[in-house]
Amino acid sequence: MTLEQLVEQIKIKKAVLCVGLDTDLDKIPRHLLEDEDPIFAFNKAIIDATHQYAVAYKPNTAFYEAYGLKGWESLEKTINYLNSEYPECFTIADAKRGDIGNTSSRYARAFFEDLGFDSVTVAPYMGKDSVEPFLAFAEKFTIMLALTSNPGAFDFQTQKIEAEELYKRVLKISKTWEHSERLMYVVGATKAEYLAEIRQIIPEAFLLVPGVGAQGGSVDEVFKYGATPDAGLLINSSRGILYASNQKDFAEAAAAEAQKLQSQMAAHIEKLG
Ligand SMILES: O=c1ccn([C@@H]2O[C@H](COP(=O)(O)O)[C@@H](O)[C@H]2O)c(=O)[nH]1
Repeated sequence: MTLEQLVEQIKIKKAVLCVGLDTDLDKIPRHLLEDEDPIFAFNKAIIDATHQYAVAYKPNTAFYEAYGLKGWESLEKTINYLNSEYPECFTIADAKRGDIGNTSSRYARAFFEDLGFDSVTVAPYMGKDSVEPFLAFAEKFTIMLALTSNPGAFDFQTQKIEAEELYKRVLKISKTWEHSERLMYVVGATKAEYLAEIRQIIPEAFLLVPGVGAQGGSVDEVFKYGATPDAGLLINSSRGILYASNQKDFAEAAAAEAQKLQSQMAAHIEKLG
């Protein structure tokens, strides 16, 4: 998917909602456990129920890797379902990869070529050569961790090196890399007050913003400090949508939560531009 197509979808759906597919067999409705592939059955129902309110889906690979080969098959079925039934939705493999260049190139192939995701999350800690192999893919996006939503973000990311916070260095230096137009960044919704400064450094880049819902971040604050004229945001909620109900009405309950977020987003999107 191109950036222009993503921006178009945001306008059509009046939403920047990303539904996080953190599918946990301990939390899904019990009746689905009788299905041959409960994870895929759950994901399919959630996607069918929420796609009109969402522009993106983000399976976090940990929730699939935890179930071994079967989990990886469920991930593959999920991305294939999204790509065939809802190609207008942007897809994110939340895998937080990154290694020496030779190894990163295999990760990039796995997520972009084999699985067919539009984007993958990458940790910047190993530097330019660990990210470059992801950036080499045209019409694919590399979403680099900048300022994450968890409390541990303050351990390293906000520490200063020569009077500048590490996450700001990550933003400034990565902007100079070849194909930096294929970069997006993760900034937690729980750190919305940092967004105004972040926008001074990267005024146009798309941000993946997890941390609304279960982690308590605010959609209004994220828009206030982080929106660009095109919105420039993908705001993720996983548990708040997926586990709105653990009964047979789980998909309807998920849709209601997604719709609530979408209407909050629509009010902001109408004022942009
Ligand atoms: O800074 C980050 C980076 C990634 N995440 C991931 O997003 C979802 C959030 O799930 P919720 O249930 O909506 O809290 C999850 O997959 C995280 O691993 C993040 O939260 N913060």
